[in-house]
Formats: sequence, C-alpha cells, structure tokens
Amino acid sequence: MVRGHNLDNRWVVPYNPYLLKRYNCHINFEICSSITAVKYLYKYIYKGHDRVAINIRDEGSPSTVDEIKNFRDALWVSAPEAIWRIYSFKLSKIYPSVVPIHVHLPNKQLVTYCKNKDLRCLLDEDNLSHTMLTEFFKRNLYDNNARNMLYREFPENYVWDEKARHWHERKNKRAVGRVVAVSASEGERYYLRLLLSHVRGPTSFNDLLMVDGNSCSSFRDSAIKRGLIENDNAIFLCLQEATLYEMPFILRRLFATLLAFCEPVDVGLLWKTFFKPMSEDFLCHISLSQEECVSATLVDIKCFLESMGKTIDDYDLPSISFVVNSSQIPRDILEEMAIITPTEDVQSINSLNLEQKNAFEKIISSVNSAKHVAFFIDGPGGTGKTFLYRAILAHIRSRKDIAIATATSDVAASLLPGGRTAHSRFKIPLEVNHSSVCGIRKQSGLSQLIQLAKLIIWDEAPMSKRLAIEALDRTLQDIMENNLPFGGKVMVFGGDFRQVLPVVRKARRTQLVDACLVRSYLWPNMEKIILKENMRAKKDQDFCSFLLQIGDGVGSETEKNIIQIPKEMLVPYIEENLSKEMLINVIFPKLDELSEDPIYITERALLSTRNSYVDELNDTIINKFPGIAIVYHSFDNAVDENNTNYQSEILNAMTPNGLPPYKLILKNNCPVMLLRNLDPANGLCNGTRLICQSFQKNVIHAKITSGQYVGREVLLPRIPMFPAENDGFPFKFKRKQFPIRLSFAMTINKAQGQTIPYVGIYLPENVFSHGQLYVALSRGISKSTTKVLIKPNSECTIPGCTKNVVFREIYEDMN
Ligand SMILES: Nc1ncnc2c1ncn2[C@@H]1O[C@H](COP(=O)(O)OP(=O)(O)OP(=O)(O)O)[C@@H](O)[C@H]1O
Repeated sequence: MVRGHNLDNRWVVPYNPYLLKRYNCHINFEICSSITAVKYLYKYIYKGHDRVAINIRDEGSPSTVDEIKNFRDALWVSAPEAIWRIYSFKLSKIYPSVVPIHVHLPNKQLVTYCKNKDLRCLLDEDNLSHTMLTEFFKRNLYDNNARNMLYREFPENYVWDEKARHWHERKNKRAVGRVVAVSASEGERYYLRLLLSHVRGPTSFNDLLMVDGNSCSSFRDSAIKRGLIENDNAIFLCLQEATLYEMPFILRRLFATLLAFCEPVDVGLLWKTFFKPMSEDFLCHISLSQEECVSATLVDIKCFLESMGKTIDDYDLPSISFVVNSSQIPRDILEEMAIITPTEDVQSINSLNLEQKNAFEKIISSVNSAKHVAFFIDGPGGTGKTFLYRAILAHIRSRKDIAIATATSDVAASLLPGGRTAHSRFKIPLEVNHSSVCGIRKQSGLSQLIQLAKLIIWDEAPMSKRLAIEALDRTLQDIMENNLPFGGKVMVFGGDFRQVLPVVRKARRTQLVDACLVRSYLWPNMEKIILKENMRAKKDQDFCSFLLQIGDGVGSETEKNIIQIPKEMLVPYIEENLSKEMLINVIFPKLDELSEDPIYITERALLSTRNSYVDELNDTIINKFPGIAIVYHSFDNAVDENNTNYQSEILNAMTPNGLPPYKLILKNNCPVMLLRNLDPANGLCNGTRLICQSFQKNVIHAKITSGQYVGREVLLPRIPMFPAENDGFPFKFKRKQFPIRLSFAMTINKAQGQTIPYVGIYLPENVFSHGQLYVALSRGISKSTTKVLIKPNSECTIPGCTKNVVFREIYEDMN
C-alpha cells in the first residue's frame, strides 16, 4: 500500500540506475535478445541526427497545431538514440576504442585542406595521398604478420598515426576496426569493400583484381570470379557446368529443380540452349523422331516438376505433342501403381522374426477380410518396424493392390518405397485444430486412390500431433461416406513413444503431452502390436536392455533423472578440445586412409544436442579430412528492407535454423545432408545424406547414401532459402546457397530412424527434451561401437553421468 493505493508489479518500470546517472536522462531498460538486437543497433543509427519538433506561431493566431504529426516527427529521436548510446557505451567497455577505417577507390582519396592553402603546394604534399587503405597495402608488402589479416582486423594489431599517415604496431590498449558502411548503390566502392572483407593481405588495388592469375576489369568482376556475389548468369552457368557430366537424366532433374526453385527469367532460352544435352539419351534412340525426343524430354521434366509440386504449363516451354499417357486413370493412382517393389523386400517376408511374423499375419488377414482395424505397432528403436512395413507393402503391392506408405518425417518416409510425408500425402493443414479436415476434394484423383487403397501406413505417428491424425480420421470418414474410424480403412500406425515427440513451439510439458496421440479419442480403439526384440543391436543383448532402461526412464525418478553411462561406452572428459579430438578419432579412425571408402563414411556419425555444437564438430573434421577444400560463399540479402542498412557482414554472420552456412567448406568424398525437400518422390528430401563427388562453381555433383535411392547421382544447384516464419527475424532474410551442410556430425533429432553402426554422442550440455538421449543411443548397434563424451556440469558432477529426460506420464496413458 502506497498512499492508499494497492501497488503491484505493474507499477514498476524496469530501469538501470547506473545508466540513468551516467546519461542523466530517462532510459527504460529492456532486454533486447535474439536477432532483434541487430535491427536496433544497426538500423536506427543510420537514420539521422537528433530532431525536435518546434512550432512557432503568433500568439494571436488560431491554434492549428497537428499534435499527431509533431509527435510522429519527433518520435524516433529518443528510443534509437538511447539504444545507440548504450551500445557505444557497452562496446567502449569491451573494446576501449572502435576505429572507423575508410575505403576509397584508386586515386579517389578524400583530401582535407585549409581553404586558404595554395593548391600547388598541396599537390606537392606526397603524404596527403597516403590513406589507411594505401598504407595497409604497403604494410602487407613487407610485414608477414600483417599479411594474415583482413582490413577490418588491422586496427587490432596496428595503430593509425594520423600525423605521420602510416600504421605502426599496436603496443597496448585493445581496439577493433569497423570498415565504414558503403551502400550497394555506390557500385565499385561497394565491391571493393566486399573484397577487402574477404581477401587477406592484399598488396594493392591491382592485387585485389587478380583472380587465378588473370586480372579482372573491375572489382565487381573480381568479386564474381571469387564467388562473393552472384553472377547475373548463375542459372545458365549452372546448367552449362552440369552438361560437363553428360548425364541427360540427371540434367533434366536439375533443369526442373532450377525452374521450381530459382525462378529463371527466360525459360524459353534455357530450353533452347540445353535441349540437346538434356535429351541426348533419347536422341541416340534410332527409333525416335526429333519431335518424339522433344516430347519425351518434356514429359520427364513435367514429371519432375509435378513431384516438386509445380506444373509444366506455368513455364514457357513447348507443348507436349505426343501424349504418352492417354488413359483416364488419375495420376495419383498411376504413380502409386508404378512404384517398384524391391525384390529384397519381397524376400524379407521369409526372414521376419516371430513377433514381426505375427504382426504381419494379423495385418494381412485384416486386409484380406476388409476388417476395419487401426493397428499401432509399438516397438523400441531397432525392433524392425520399418523392416515390417516394407514386408507388408511388398506383399500387398505384389498382388497389384494399393498400399499407401507415409511417415511423419521426410527421412522416415524416404525409407519406405513410394513413401511420402503424411502431411503432403493427405494434404493435412499446417495449423490443425479440433475440427480441421484435410484438403482433399472428393472428386479428386487422390480421393479415388484412398478409396481403392487396401491399407494405409503412417510411421513415426508418435511424432505427429494427435490433431493431425484426427483430421485424417474425419477426412477418411467423409471420403468413404461412413462413420467408421478412419472411414473403415485398415490403418497401420507405428512408432516409439520413447523417441522424440511432436514439436510444439514454446509448449510446456503438459501441453506437449496433450498433443500426443495417446491423448486422442482414437487411441483406446487402436489394436496394439508390441515388438520387443531389438534387431539392430541383436548381437549385444546387454546394450539392448540398457537402451530400454534409458527409454523407459527406469530409476530416473529417485535419482533426479541422472543416469550413469557404462564405462566401456565413455570417452573420458579431460579438457574440451582434447576430449572432442579423442571422440572424433574413435569414431573416424584412419580418416586419412579411408576417406574415399563410402561405406566407411556412411556408417559413422557424431550426434549432439544443438546445431552450434554440430557445426563445431563438422568444422574440425573437415579440416582433418584429406583433400583440397572448396569454399562456397552464400549470397545474402534482406529482401523486404526499404533502406538496405544491413551490411553484408552482418547478414553473413547469421546461420538461422535449417539454413546452410554462409561459408560452406567441402572436400571430395565428404558427407553432406540435404536441407530442403528438393524432390522427395525421387529421394531428395530434407535430411537425405549424400557424398560429394565433384565441384563446379555453380553446381555440385553428389551421390545419395541414405533411403531407398542409395547410389543415385544428383546435381545440386544453389537455391534461395528463407528462415522459418516463426524464427523471429525482424526482416525477410534470403540466403542463396547450396541446400546442404556437412554431416560428419548432426543433431540428435535429425538422426531419428537411422542406423549408425559407429556413433559418437557429444553432450557438452544435458539433453533437454523427452527421448533425446534414447534416440541418440539407440542409433548404435553395440556398446563397443557407441561412444559418449559428457562434459560435467552442475547437475551432473560425477564423471560419466548425464541427465535423461523422460515424460513417464505418456507411458501411463498408453496402457
Ligand atoms: N527380421 C529381420 N531380419 C534381419 N534384419 C532385420 C530384421 N528386422 C529388422 N532388421 C534390421 O534391423 C535394423 C533396424 O530395423 P528398423 O530400422 O526396421 O527398426 P525400427 O524399429 O524402424 O527402428 P527406429 O525406431 O530406430 O526407426 C535394420 O538394419 C534392419 O534391416
């Protein structure tokens, strides 16, 4: 109570007494975290000087003050200025001085002189032409130490003497350099600044113009040749480089990818130029006429475009004169009928273990008797769920019946022949609620396909929100025109609740659990089939029971979720870098000798909790990996900014979730992971693993090493990418880069569903979500080939102990 008023938190304005005293003004205190800080710090400071709205008027005249306008005019002065002051103050605490360094074009030095000075004398003053930049060049000619630095790093080690106009070595006081901003509209000066931000130790302007022994005509040209800015011709060059591989089929897919993702301006010209290399396989066919070759090439491109969600009619391409398929059967059904069943899947029916066999027979007998049952196959990681689905699919499809295969994630879907994500297959809306339905029209081909299907499989169902599965239930009832669960279809859901649960942003534990399938009205009516025998780690029963303990969270309640990892699996923590090196050496031994062996590379991976740890590990391993490093820089822009105030180095320094890095360093035979769904129906989806085979400036030649398209060769172009909508970017950020990142190491979530015979788990922090530790450990096949490095922390002080997060209430709901 203050003076008769009841006050609470709402009456308290956060403030910082130190800043108030120092600046003697009113400053509200706010925590400005994440990327929003960049906007505040770098945008507003360019807006201009302090301004105050003043209105002078006669005392006698009527008042015509536009208060709103005045307020708006002066509004921005206070907040951004205060922020800039705080920022400068903070910076000055960390770095005693921030040195602005200048950039000028050759012979365009800025000269300041007294207005009474005789210009002839001025011209004789040689010193005046010496600038920070020219003296930087000169120093690089004889100083080995200087030659390792970028221009902006120079002030950290050298001090600019304004009087003598030269750099001398810095003795004390730390400082950082800030190259003054140059707008892209300034042309050559902008490109010069860009070159200075990337080229170490240049000795002259001419030196910056030299690329691969040739002198470029402009700084822009040099920046293009060094891959620092995009060539206007990038798409053309990409296709031109791709023709070197002489693989028409792969070239057609690349052509479709470029149309679908890169929005080329003149599609007609591209078609004319590259028709021949794209159709070489058809042209060699003696029986095909020129016109038929054109049609065959276009049909192939059309199919690729359709699987990428586009239609060929949207592009300026010739029309297909020879109709290859004139049947009335909808495309969805034709595609499904065309799925090739691998022979090993048919044979695998005979090698099912007892549990799998029982499950197989139960499901097939339901299909045969058209008895509407929804099964749930509950099996810990490695019990052969995928193996079983493949056997079921093979059996039904070999009878020429339709079985639809889906999974929650792209990677799991790519493990099933003809597999698609459930969201894309059933057109489930991204935002689902209690009354959502899928976007399938009743007269559509997809609706007919569903009516014909004998069975629908949905793998990794525990990773999906229950509302999505409920939306499918409602839709199937509508399509089948009945009130039976899932419209009376035989459904096979499967998965493992010990593994990662649905992603619900910023959700609390109760909300997360509530989003799970076990809380759905559908769950009690599902027939549960339990698989127990771990086929992945069959040879190490001890490891299997250890995994189950981790998955079930056994004993974790009494010990605050802290568990002990068996000694034989541990890499001792001595010191961070040393221990990391040990972990890398255990998982990737003899990297020098075996780097060219694709089996060696694909059988191994390191897993960690966050992208930042994964990036560090990848950087270390690619340095050790033999071969010449190829560096691809991305082209970054702030797309919707009216005043493009973001300097390129700020944009380049960001790596939002799911985007490749600015500086992608690759070597021949190194493993990478795809970051976008380029062509899921043909094995190129988010999470697909590949091995780099060779590199051109605008195209990368790689081979798929995971999923059902193992061994297929692909050509990857640079494509524009954007961060996820909910990533909290204050502006629209676009990065054009090859959609891949190194995959010596990956996040635990990305590894779900994969078998990794030699797996190293790096835990610099405790795991933080349900099932994370279990997913990581259950990728392995035995204790001796699964290694864990744990950095001790305040919660886990005993060496080899770490936290396990398990929401046990889910298991209670399951029963
Ligand atoms: N009956 C079987 N005979 C031989 N190998 C099998 C059998 N069942 C499964 N496997 C093998 O065991 C490994 C794990 O199987 P699979 O990937 O199907 O398990 P999963 O339950 O889907 O695992 P996760 O939940 O981790 O995705 C695979 O290498 C698979 O080929």
